[in-house]
Amino acid sequence: MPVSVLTGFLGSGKTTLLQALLRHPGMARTAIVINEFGEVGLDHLLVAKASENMVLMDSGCLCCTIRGDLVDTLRDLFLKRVRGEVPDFERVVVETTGLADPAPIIHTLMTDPLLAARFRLDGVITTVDAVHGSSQLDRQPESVKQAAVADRIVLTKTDVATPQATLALCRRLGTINPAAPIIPAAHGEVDPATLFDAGLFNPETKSPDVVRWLREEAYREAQARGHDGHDGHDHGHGHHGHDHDHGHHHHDHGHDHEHGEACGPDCGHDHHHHDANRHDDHIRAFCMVVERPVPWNSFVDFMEALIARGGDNLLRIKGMLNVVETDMPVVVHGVQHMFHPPVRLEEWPNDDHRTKLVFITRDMDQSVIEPLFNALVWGEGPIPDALPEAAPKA
Ligand SMILES: Nc1nc2c(ncn2[C@@H]2O[C@H](COP(=O)(O)OP(=O)(O)OP(=O)(O)O)[C@@H](O)[C@H]2O)c(=O)[nH]1
Repeated sequence: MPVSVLTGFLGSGKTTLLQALLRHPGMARTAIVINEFGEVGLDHLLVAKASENMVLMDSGCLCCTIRGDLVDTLRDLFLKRVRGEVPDFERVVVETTGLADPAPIIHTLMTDPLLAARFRLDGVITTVDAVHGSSQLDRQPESVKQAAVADRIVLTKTDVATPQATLALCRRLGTINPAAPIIPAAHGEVDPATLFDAGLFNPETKSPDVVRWLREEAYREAQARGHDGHDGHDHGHGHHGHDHDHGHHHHDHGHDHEHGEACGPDCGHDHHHHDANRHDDHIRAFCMVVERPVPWNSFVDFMEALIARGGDNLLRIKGMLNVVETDMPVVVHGVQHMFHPPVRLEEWPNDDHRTKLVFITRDMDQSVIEPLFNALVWGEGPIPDALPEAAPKA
């Protein structure tokens, strides 16, 4: 059963989004887990009455109490469904508190044996406030992390933000997380279909759709923009022009915006001198392509070494591998130091059988990860003891 994690900074519109979502017929068979008493009208919830603890976890910050609570809550929910005590549901959304680091929640979903047998992480949905998002990204490292690990970014309060601010924020988010579609939503109005089924499996066919999921071209485009000296804040095309799944994003319109009032400190243009400590200047998103088939055990050595050296600075990794041991592609993905078990697919999605790995990191450049890969996978060069941290982007 797919589980989506809904995260986003305090007041960024998670509850509003949930309330609007729950009015959609498409959400009828969705269970919601909330970790605090919020404003969601519980009457709308199909699966629970307010008294049933299965949807409300009011024991404090989800991030701190998560492991036991989330495991118990989801297990109870599942058992009640099996016993027919709650309406049948086919999807779960877990809302986190605004200050929570989403990583422990995602780890729990990925690694708890009880949960892993019944639930799979479909994706991380992050709300970003179009009005306050820029200043939150400036000041709150958690908000950068929430955007960086997202599979879908919902841009809230677009009804009250200026188009210029919205555009600038979209550019910034496109640099932090090139692959996540940015879905504008005023008052939470968004088609649920654009948010869910972000995982590896195509909802229609149930077969893996690794190209849609990996979106490595988005990373490549972001890198190309960075190399152009635009640092990802392009003046033309947004972060992609061919998003296959959803959404046409505000930032896909190529126009130079007028300077002056339209061009604030967040606009990302090169002529502004950013504070070197801006949190998102520490975020890197890139794609590594490997031509030769990779021995699986060496790849595991590389990942272990990377996790040991990179630690919290690895935010999100996804990959499709061509491994020596099988002709079929192997898919891996992880959030920080936790990895889903690898999945072997039945076929390649296209003729390109090269290994592709996409990374979102903090202060770790491709130029430091590649030597580690080359040393451990190909035995080329020394194994670095530590990975030097990159300087923030200028
Ligand atoms: N104008 C406008 N207001 C919004 C929108 N989304 C949320 N708000 C308002 O912003 C405030 C915070 O929204 P919530 O949905 O409570 O945000 P939250 O992320 O659940 O907040 P926490 O649970 O405190 O983290 C509320 O007053 C909402 O009415 C929107 O798209 N447009």
